[in-house]
Amino acid sequence: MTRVELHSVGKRYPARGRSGSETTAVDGVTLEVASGEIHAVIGYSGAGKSTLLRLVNGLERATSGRVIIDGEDITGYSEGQLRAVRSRIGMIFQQFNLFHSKTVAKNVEYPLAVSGTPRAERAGRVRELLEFVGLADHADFHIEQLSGGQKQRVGIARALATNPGLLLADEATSALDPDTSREVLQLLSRVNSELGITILLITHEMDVVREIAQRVTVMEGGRAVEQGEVFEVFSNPQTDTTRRFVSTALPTEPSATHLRELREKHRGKLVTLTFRDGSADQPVVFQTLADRGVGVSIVHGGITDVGGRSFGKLTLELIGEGLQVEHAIAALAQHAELEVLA
Ligand SMILES: Nc1ncnc2c1ncn2[C@@H]1O[C@H](COP(=O)(O)OP(=O)(O)OP(=O)(O)O)[C@@H](O)[C@H]1O
Repeated sequence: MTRVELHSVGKRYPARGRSGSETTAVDGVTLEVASGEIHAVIGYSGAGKSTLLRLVNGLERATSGRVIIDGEDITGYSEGQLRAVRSRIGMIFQQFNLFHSKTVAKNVEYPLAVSGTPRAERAGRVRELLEFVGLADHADFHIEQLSGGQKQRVGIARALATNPGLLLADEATSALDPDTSREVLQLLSRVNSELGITILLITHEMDVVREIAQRVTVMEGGRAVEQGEVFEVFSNPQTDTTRRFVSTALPTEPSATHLRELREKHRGKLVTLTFRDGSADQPVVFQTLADRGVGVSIVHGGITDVGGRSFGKLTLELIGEGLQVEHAIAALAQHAELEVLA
């Protein structure tokens, strides 16, 4: 298990050509990945995620701030010292980066050979790794005979070969279809829970974060704009960037256009209730409406799982006499976070 700390880390790239200007890829990011946690960094293209990951394994050098791995400040390390650090860190990639001319077993064996593991020990370790990722019967296959999901399993087995304490995942499921992506994410969860390996992953997909991460950092323009437990960050987004990610995967309020369409179909009062991990009790909400003789239909939204906790927004149409509905709204507001849609 490995702990990662970034303290005000920055990475500037010098200008290219005479007319070019300097690029600040990472701009003063402070981030702590606790030992044994799965931490996701989410951001749109160009936010600085890949650069951040490469700063952690020393493939890029910070131009400001400090990078600390297990209490060891690696910021000023020589290339030789960084190689030793990298040997304790596994990495997987969106495009898998496997050797196509080698078999599955040879791909997994490669880092063992490079690290000087005696030949006699390698076969057993390769078998163990392939069993862990569910590919024991594919040892002699060539890479081109595998599906995308199987290729990423090989990538994971290879990354685990030298027993790293930290796994870096660079858009590991972005090239996969949703079902395969979920299987690979489940495998990564097992890497974390059964082998105790800390995982730092970067992604532009909200579902990836929601499914496996405990903590998340949202990046924009090289900066960490939000950070915290997945549930806290996504159930209460503070920036437009986070709100945009949330709207791709979690139930939201209807957009302005959708609200106009809803208005045409529904004549009653429209309200949105937010359910935040037990903060509002659905039976109480519906009972409150029934007690006041107010009819209800759900017109938009849903309840879902975020970081293992429930979160949702339901837009309801309340049907009844004007005053009756007003009283029901006042009563509901006692039990739930409620917004009357204008
Ligand atoms: N070697 C480099 N030289 C100059 N600029 C770079 C270099 N690497 C990255 N950049 C710039 O730094 C910024 C952040 O890039 P980075 O690849 O880290 O973002 P990202 O969030 O990973 O995006 P993507 O998912 O598209 O790779 C971009 O503006 C990019 O053009």
